[in-house]
Amino acid sequence: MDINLIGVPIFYGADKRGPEYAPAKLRDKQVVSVLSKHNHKIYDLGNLNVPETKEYNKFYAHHNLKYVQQIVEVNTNLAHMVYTSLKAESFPLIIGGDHSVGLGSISGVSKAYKNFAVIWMDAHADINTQDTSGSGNIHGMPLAEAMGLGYHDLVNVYFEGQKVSPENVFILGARDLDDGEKALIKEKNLNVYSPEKIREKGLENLVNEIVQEIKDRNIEAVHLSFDMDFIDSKYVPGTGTPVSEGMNIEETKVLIKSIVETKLVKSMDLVELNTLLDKDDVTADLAIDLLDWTFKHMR
Ligand SMILES: NC(=[NH2+])NCCC[C@H](N)C(=O)O
Ligand SMILES: [Mn+2]
Repeated sequence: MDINLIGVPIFYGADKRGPEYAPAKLRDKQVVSVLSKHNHKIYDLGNLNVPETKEYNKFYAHHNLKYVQQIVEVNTNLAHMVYTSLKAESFPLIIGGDHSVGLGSISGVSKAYKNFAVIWMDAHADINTQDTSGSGNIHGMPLAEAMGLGYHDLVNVYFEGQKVSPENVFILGARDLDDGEKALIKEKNLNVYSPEKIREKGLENLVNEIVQEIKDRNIEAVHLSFDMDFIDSKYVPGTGTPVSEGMNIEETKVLIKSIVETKLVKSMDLVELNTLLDKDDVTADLAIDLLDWTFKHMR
């Protein structure tokens, strides 16, 4: 299959340096040839432009949304890259950057597909808004904005209004939720599966259950958004907000394999690799290994 590799070297959503170096790091580690092994044609489209700004300007537009203008600009361009890739039947593979890029990816997918689902693999739910976030970091918010909740400029990225309906969002691996997020999960009855719940159901079973729901709703495509912190913190030193009690690498691979084998995944993000925090490149190497695994099972 054709794959458009899109780097998004941004750290503004995390407000911590490091994720902006991930696209270059993964290219150094031969991501293109690794994916090519599996009979894919990789078009490396380079990195999106991330506008410079001074740190003292981070609250310029909103007192609890750091770098919101820059994040809106980058995500608008990303959305269009994703949309045009899908229209050309090339799989958009987005390499972050922090997880704020999830908003742009989903927005692009949303213009291409009327009826799609999002599988969000993450230690966090990333469904804060400017009113519930304790950090003001936009990487903790993209999924809320994609569901139409939060600050207008973010909600209306690329085109006006909601990008994905809450019932089509599946959050896997969540184990560090803020109070406002817990309230929203209840209110919208969101599909959230902690590692504990995933193990209890059985990994493949859980995916089958999700796939059944997706098929019942005639979903045409799945966007897979993978945050490195999905994996237990002991395996991923190179991520900005690590959380313990996560799934191990084998379990992660089982999940990814069964998700990908549905043939529904049409786009993917890999985010929150922080090269400055990494130890001996273990997290970067793991990111490569996971991409290798993912695209080996993608037909
Ligand atoms: N994509 C991420 N790593 N998100 C971490 C979010 C952490 C915290 N819930 C916050 O909103 O600030
Ligand atoms: Mn995340």
